Amino acid sequence: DLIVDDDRTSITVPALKQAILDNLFYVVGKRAEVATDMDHFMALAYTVRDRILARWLTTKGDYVKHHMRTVHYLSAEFLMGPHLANNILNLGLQEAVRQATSELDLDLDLLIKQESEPGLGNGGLGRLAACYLDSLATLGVPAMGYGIRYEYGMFHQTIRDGWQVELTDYWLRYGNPWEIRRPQADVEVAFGGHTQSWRDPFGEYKVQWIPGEVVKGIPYDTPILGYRSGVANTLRLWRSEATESFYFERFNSGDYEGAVGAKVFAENISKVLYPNDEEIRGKELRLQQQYFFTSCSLQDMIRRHQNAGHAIENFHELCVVQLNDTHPSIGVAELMRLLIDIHGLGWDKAWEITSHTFNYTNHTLLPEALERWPLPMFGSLLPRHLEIIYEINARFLSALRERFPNDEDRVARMSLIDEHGERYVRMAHLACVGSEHINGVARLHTELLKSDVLHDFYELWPEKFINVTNGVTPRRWLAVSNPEQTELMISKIGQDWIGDLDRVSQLERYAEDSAFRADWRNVQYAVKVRLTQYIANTTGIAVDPKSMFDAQVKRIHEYKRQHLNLLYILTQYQRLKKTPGLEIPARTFLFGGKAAPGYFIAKLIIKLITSVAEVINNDPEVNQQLKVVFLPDYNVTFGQLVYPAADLSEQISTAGKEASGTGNMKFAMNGALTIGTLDGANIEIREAVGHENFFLFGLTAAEVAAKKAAGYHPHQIYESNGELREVIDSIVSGQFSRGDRNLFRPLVDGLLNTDPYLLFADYQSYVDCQDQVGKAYSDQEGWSKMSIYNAARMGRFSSDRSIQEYCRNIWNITRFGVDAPQ
Ligand SMILES: CCc1ccc([C@H](C)CC(=O)N[C@@H]2O[C@H](CO)[C@@H](O)[C@H](O)[C@H]2O)cc1
Repeated sequence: DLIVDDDRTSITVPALKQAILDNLFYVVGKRAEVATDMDHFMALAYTVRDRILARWLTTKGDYVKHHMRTVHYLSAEFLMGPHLANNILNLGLQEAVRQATSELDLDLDLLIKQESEPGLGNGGLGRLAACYLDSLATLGVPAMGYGIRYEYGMFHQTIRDGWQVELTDYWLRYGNPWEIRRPQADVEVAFGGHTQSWRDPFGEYKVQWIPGEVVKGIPYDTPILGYRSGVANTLRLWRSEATESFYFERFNSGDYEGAVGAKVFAENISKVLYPNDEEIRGKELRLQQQYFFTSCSLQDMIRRHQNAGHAIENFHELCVVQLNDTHPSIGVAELMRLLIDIHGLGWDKAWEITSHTFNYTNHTLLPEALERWPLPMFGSLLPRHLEIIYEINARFLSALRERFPNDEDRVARMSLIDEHGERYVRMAHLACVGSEHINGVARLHTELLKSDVLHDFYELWPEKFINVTNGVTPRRWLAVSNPEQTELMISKIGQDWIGDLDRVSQLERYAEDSAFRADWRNVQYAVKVRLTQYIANTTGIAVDPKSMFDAQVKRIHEYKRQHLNLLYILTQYQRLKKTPGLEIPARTFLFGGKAAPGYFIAKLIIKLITSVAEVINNDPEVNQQLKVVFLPDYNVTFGQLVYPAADLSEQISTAGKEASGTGNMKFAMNGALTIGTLDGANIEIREAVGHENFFLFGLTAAEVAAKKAAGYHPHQIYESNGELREVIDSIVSGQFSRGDRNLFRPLVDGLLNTDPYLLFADYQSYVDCQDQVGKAYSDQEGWSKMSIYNAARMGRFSSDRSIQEYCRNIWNITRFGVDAPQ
């Protein structure tokens, strides 16, 4: 085995201290006297990485040696967050590292803050991929994450004059200690050009793709260490580079652009993450990105399969792929191309392998988020793939016509090609036809996929559909983010729950223990004080940690209804203005979230939040009872501060719109109570924690559909509900916009005329429910009891449970937990 006990792997405090100093000197190249906090962070990061390497290389070796069936998670986004604290926890070195750093007069928390987080994702989908990598390694499942190493990640958000402003995220500015560049494992990816076909001497139909451009994919590997499992899997992220970074002959002929054109074209591909969440923008570069990383990954998988001595014919027996939404679904056509054009298999064999390799997870019901590529663009960028998709479609539709004769409407609905307008390739259909399993991410969501968005495919292949409700890793979202609550829990029920969250149920019996409830409140208060300081430092706003922290942090989107939350805040404001000294528990409303740069209404919602905050926070008549804070640049690091500190979690999307949600799980695990609709995973959280420990309001998904079908007239509700009318009128009165009556007009007109997300229909139910929340909070003993029940009953929402379900029901991976050294 590779485990050696030397100065680069020893975990004793003296060895760690020496290693930090050695790495500072030999790797960072700095003397301690002149080293900055960033230098010390780097030295510590390399010290921690050293202690991961042996596990990493051992794991790799074992997977090959034992011919382990391996899952490959293909995702355009991995929202990993900062690695240092998480790796220290998973190595079981929290005490030792804290000791070593303090003996070197280093402040560990300050060093942890130096790490710029790899923001290689937009939101839910990207963060779920990161949680799943942690659980795969913790459970010892042979797995690899494949994605794109964007040079610029998710933009940084700053607020100027109340408006969101996007700033470039140059996360690699100081370098990334956790990755290893693997130039020898590069692959080539082709684009454009044309195809030519012929019959070989045996009459076989052969096709060759003559590409227009070829770029190189260089992999960067990051170890993903499991929690105390001794297993470290790999996250392989691809960077695009030019095959030839400089064409001298073009330069000599004066074609300077041409000389570097290829370099620019190539490097542009992995340059920047598209900051759109739930809305396609149909840009060609986005399709280039998707094809680039998918082709790199599949070529790499085949190469590793063959290098391990396996035949291409049994590729699907040892390799399984999970498509994280449709973003990598071009992979279905790409694997067919590789198997047929490169490895010489016949169509049927290639299809048998392909259709048993892929599985597809859908993460959204929003029609505007379902990817479809204009055929002309698709055909010019990927001419060979379009041919293959036509062939897949022809065979699929003829099988369909056999199964459902004389039903050309169904054929048109299910075809991979949308024949309308300039014609489109429907990526979700390609994913469904080419996958063995199709899953939604929460029970209601999967039911709606079966009954609505993918109903035709469900009718054809009911056996392919299965639900796997999302989960989140309790390592980062509890043990790392909330050490106070973690310590209290460990003092009562030990620490096994960190690796097996079902064990938190042992906490239930303490809910009835008033002494424990007092400890629980003290912990909550300490965590809130930490966030209070962060808020003061970043916004200058003073909030009261004794007030109720009511938090809504997630991407800004109309279906998530941040503006419904605002309608309640304005209702309370008006009530307090009318009745000064009204008895309501002081509440601090916390908002966080980025808007896609091109999403005007979402940006206007941010402006309304900051404008309302401005007025309320500076109104002495109310600002002891009401405070509103918009915290800029919501990301993983910030999430780790807010999820533990919240008392109330806002999960108020229009029922039937939020596929699952994962923030809802992070809040409840940390003892926050939820106010929410019967949407996504809220339904399952409410079942788990008990209806009495959940604040429910609003229409169900079925009621939403019925109301829309019956004709919905939001204006009538505006006229019939006095409080609502006053609130809406105040928004266009200029009261929150320095007299400008038009600023928020687009938002208000949308609500008065169409209100597509039924804010008015849910307004009264929401306001009444929020009033109940206020009453409940004034009974602190009762609140603590409910909070403990929430934390104690969230075992099921660990990403470990989700991954075990994927292994059992989708990936057919039964052998895991290799006998890696503990
Ligand atoms: C093409 C642009 C684009 C980019 C990202 C997406 C993602 C699918 C959006 C997303 O993150 N969806 C969220 O996925 C989470 C993980 O499953 C769910 O918990 C959220 O409910 C869902 O909104 C759609 C479209």
